[in-house]
Formats: sequence, structure tokens, C-alpha cells
Amino acid sequence: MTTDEAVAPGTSDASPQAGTRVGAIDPRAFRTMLGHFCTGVTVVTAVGDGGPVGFACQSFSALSLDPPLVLFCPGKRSRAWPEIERAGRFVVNVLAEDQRDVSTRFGAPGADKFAGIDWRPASSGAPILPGALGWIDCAVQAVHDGGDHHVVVGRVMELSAPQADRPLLFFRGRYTGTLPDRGEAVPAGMSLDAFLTWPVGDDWL
Ligand SMILES: Cc1cc2nc3c(=O)[nH]c(=O)nc-3n(C[C@H](O)[C@H](O)[C@H](O)COP(=O)(O)OP(=O)(O)OC[C@H]3O[C@@H](n4cnc5c(N)ncnc54)[C@H](O)[C@@H]3O)c2cc1C
Ligand SMILES: NC(=O)c1ccc[n+]([C@@H]2O[C@H](COP(=O)([O-])OP(=O)(O)OC[C@H]3O[C@@H](n4cnc5c(N)ncnc54)[C@H](O)[C@@H]3O)[C@@H](O)[C@H]2O)c1
Repeated sequence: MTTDEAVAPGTSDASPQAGTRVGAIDPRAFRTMLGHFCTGVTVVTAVGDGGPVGFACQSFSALSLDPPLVLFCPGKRSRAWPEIERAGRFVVNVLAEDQRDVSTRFGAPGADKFAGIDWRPASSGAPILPGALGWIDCAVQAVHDGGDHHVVVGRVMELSAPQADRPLLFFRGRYTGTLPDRGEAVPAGMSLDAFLTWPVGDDWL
């Protein structure tokens, strides 16, 4: 089926195989499809002029190994982002499976998201949250336009080792987690070590 023949969402003859016409992307269809792309959850933090700021962020990714870069995408209506940009430094707190409450707190408007949280500063001064699976201390390297979001590239300055095994996951608009026996093995014939060292000299990241 060509793109022009594709069935618009919501029509009665839409099938699971049907696509959505370019230029007619329904936001609900977008969120439904993208919601099936399971991600971890982070809280991106910094110290702003008025104190610590942070927001729940699933649009986080490793970007480059050499130099070490990561990226995240704050919405243009985010109130934390201008403070993070001004600070020029931020921490990506990768949430552990038992931190749904932390994601909920930082994922919605709140007067003081840090109230009662015993955070400590990274070398940059940006907040490391207690109980996080790990943290990545970064400097803002570049900011690109991304529609109604910014695409922020961060230079990794320091990072923790993983402090827990299981990440918090966000899938179909809900929180979930992993179980040890749910994970798929790495591709047959490839050891975990080989998998982890595979990118050397390659460009998959
Ligand atoms: C699992 C998860 C993943 C997420 N991933 C991302 C992501 O990748 N990128 C992203 O940009 N967002 C993401 N969000 C949403 C984001 O965390 C929230 O929008 C969060 O509230 C932003 O925090 P902030 O401090 O930047 O802005 P906030 O101060 O929380 O403001 C957010 C919005 O609410 C409005 N607002 C604030 N206070 C009030 C008020 N009192 N009355 C009315 N409106 C108000 C602001 O104007 C703004 O439009 C995610 C949320 C969840 C739960
Ligand atoms: N990238 C984001 O800005 C982003 C991502 C996830 C959730 N959120 C916000 O968190 C709140 C809770 O989400 P939910 O439980 O209703 O899930 P949802 O059904 O809105 O989200 C499903 C998927 O749609 C995508 N998405 C949702 N809102 C988006 C946005 N504004 N920009 C780009 N992609 C977006 C994400 O991939 C998400 O996993 C909502 O207000 C949602 O907008 C924002």
C-alpha cells in the first residue's frame, strides 16, 4: 500500500496494517503508537536561580561514545528547561523500578517538586536524587529545534555506576518494570561482553 492509499485513523476500514496519511497525523494515534515504544524514565535536574528544578523525562538517549554525549527533549512550555539552560549543567537521574512516585512528582506541575527530598549535589551542583538507579552529570553542549520540543545535547562530565538492577519503565502511558526472567537474551552467538563492546569502531550509537 502506498502512503496515499493509507487509511486515515478512526475510519471504519482501518486495519492493524493500515498506515496514516502524511499530513494527517492524529495526536491520539501518535501517542498510542509512540506509547508502545517502551522507555526508561529519568528526572533531569539542575539548580536554577530560585533553587533546584527538575522534570520527568523519557526522551533521553545515549548519543555518542567519543565524545561522550547524551540527549534529551524538553517541551518548549517546560518551566524547568530555561533554568537548566541558564545553569548550563544538569544531571540525568535514571529512575529505579520502585520510583514511580518520583516520576509522578516530577512529571506534573508542582509548587516545590523537591520538598522533602534529600538530594545531594553532583560535581556540577545539579541534584542527584536518592534511590536513583544511576546518574549522569552533563554540560549543555548544543540545543536544536525539535518542533514543540528542544533537542538538547549534553556532554557527559561524570557518571555513576548502576546502583540498582531494575529500571522504571514507561509503556503505553503506564509504569511497568522488568522481571529477571522476562529479559530476552542478546542475539544468539553473541556474548554480553561482545554485545557491549560491539560499537567500538562501528556507528550504531
Ligand atoms: C513518564 C513521563 C515522561 C515524560 N517525558 C517527558 C519528556 O521527555 N519531555 C518533556 O518535555 N516532558 C516529559 N514529561 C512531562 C513533564 O515531566 C511534565 O510536563 C513536567 O511537569 C514538566 O516540568 P517543568 O518543571 O518543566 O514544568 P512545570 O512547571 O511542571 O509546567 C509544566 C506545564 O504546566 C504548566 N503549569 C505549571 N504550573 C501550572 C499551574 N499552577 N496551573 C496551570 N498550569 C501550570 C506550565 O505552564 C507548563 O505548560 C514526561 C512525564 C512523564 C510522567
Ligand atoms: N516527550 C514528552 O513531552 C512526553 C513524553 C511522555 C509523556 N509526556 C507527558 O506526560 C503526561 C503523561 O503521559 P500519558 O501517561 O498521558 O501518556 P501518553 O499516552 O500521553 O504518552 C504516550 C506516548 O506518547 C508520546 N508523547 C506523549 N506526549 C507527548 C508530547 N507532548 N510530546 C512528544 N511525545 C509525547 C510519548 O512517546 C509517550 O510515551 C502527558 O501530559 C504527556 O504529554 C510527555
